[in-house]
Amino acid sequence: MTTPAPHSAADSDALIPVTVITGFLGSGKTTTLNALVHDPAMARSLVIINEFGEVSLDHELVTTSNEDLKVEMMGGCLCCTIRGDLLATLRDAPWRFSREGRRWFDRVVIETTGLADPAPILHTLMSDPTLETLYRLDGVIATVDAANAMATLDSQVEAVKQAAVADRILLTKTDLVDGAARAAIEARLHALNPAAPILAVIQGQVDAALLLGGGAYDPGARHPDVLGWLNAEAYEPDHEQSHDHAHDHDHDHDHDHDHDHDHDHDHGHDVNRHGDAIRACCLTFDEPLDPVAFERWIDLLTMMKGEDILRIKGLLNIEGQPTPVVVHGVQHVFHPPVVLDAWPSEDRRTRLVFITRGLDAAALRETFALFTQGFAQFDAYGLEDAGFGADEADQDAPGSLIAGGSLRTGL
Ligand SMILES: Nc1nc2c(ncn2[C@@H]2O[C@H](COP(=O)(O)OP(=O)(O)OP(=O)(O)O)[C@@H](O)[C@H]2O)c(=O)[nH]1
Repeated sequence: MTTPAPHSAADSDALIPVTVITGFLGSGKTTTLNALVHDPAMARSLVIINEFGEVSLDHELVTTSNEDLKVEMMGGCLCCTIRGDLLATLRDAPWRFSREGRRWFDRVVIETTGLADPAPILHTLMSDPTLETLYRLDGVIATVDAANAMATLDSQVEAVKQAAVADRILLTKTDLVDGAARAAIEARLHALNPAAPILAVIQGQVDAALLLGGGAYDPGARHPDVLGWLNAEAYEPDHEQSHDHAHDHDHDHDHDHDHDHDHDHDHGHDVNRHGDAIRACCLTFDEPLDPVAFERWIDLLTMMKGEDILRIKGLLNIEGQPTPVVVHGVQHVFHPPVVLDAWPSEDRRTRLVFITRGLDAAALRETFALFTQGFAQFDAYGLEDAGFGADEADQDAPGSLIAGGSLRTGL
């Protein structure tokens, strides 16, 4: 496994941003996309629409100002059967959609099918060596139907994942619900994904500027808002670091499928532990991290629990490195780490946001402690003890050490 040096901010300047629009069946993706593509900010967008079935309709409904910049991908779902087609389409696009050496598009927007699991799609975008040199993930937008979301989130794990990994959530059809219903769904979505702003949208009407450039950290941006991207404050504090925290958020309060519950956070309700088994937490570390220990930890974590790690975002303070390093991962795969020119604020702590299925902050921290205390202690027993049983190891994991980049090289 080669581990090229991390990207610098300048390297990423030329990469084409990719926005993924996901959302459950009928939640308003096509309606939103159709409105978005007429926004001048989207004028030079290549729009890729994925639909199930041989007869597709969505692409007929989306009319862009440049119909030559529309690709329909039918006959399967991007997250499974036609993932390879997406790869090929994206690899070829800069040449296929260009004339006399000039590319026609500056951005890609992908509308997934309603049943798509977004994680494998993000994984594809981030792990292919060719795509990595052409594109960067700009953000994930999830449409959530205000009228149906409670029932959908109860029964459809894909819908939960879509909302959990999103950088922006568009709450559609708010014209169909009253204030109380809207507040309840907003609370549930906030619990599932504390960092994502929730924007109410009726008939797809939303300012494209609110959706573009705000998701995955853009190292090429003139004023990269890394703190906004990480939004670490939106997560519950890391309990091991917060002994003075007034009340316990980490109790075993299982509210699976209980929608009558009160989302009042003052009642010890763990807003980041959701009945849908998706959890969000932010680990903070006061001391600089040993890059070798950190990398091995992440490597093992993603190998063994990659399927359960929907997203990781981090701003790292690495030993011997004067400025912070940004990391961004989906399942088994990490974007090459990016070294920033300066710390964005006085806060020099490492902050690592995890969105996982079933892993909590304590278990994550415990495994990290095993690495920092010395690898000799890290045996199968210790691993199991911390909630990472070897029997659950993902045999298909690529076994990469932060694929595409290493904290140990170049830092
Ligand atoms: N009342 C109301 N209806 C909406 C709104 N947004 C979308 N719709 C309607 O909801 C239905 C589904 O919208 P689509 O945009 O096709 O949803 P989709 O997510 O693309 O659906 P799939 O392609 O089946 O996954 C359509 O009839 C839309 O007109 C809204 O804000 N309010």
